[in-house]
Amino acid sequence: MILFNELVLASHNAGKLKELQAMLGSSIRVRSVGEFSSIEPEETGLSFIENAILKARNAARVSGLPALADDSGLAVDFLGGAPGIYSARYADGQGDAANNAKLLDVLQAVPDAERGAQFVCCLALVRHADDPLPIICEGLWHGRILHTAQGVEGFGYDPLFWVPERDCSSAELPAAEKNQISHRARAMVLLKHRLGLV
Ligand SMILES: O=c1nc[nH]c2c1ncn2[C@H]1C[C@H](O)[C@@H](COP(=O)(O)OP(=O)(O)OP(=O)(O)O)O1
Ligand SMILES: [Mg+2]
Repeated sequence: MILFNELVLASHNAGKLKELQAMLGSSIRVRSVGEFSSIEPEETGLSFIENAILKARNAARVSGLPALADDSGLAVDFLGGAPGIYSARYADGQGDAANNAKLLDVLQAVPDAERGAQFVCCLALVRHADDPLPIICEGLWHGRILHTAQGVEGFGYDPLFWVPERDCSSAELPAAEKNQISHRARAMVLLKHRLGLV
């Protein structure tokens, strides 16, 4: 079991921060890396794991605290797993609306049966910036890409992600419900077990 009572979340994404904070609850005092630095590290890794570790080390370095990073994205079967680790940069850094518009466009003629996709979340926790043994936990969430956006909750690709087990898009799920079944929720359950928090 690892003992600490304060943690920095290594994300600049408001939607993610909200979800991670809600999932961690009050068990640990949570700060955000934005309190320490507004510079976002370049995500130069070739995998979710590498990018999560890179972000966690950066946040630990600027804060002096243990750090938890989340690298996540959407892997679309028809696109061979793209946009994957490039999900946030899919429309060249123009943001969520442009990313979603581009995805709908490239999948325009693709039938439902071939629109399978997974949200992927990789959490990386480092005790300090040079931690030689980061804790890594992953979660997947299977769904399908809709033909048009639906719902206003959540962030990112949520309005395009159909959740078969709930018969709605992930942007139509109340936050509390998404936080129990999402890729991020699954990774967080594993992390809490590793930390002895549950
Ligand atoms: O639950 C989700 N619901 C909808 N979209 C999601 C979700 N989870 C990840 N995503 C999308 C958003 C972004 O396009 C990419 C993450 O990119 P990623 O680099 O990990 O995060 P980011 O740049 O937004 O913030 P940061 O790196 O500071 O944590 O996947
Ligand atoms: Mg990022």
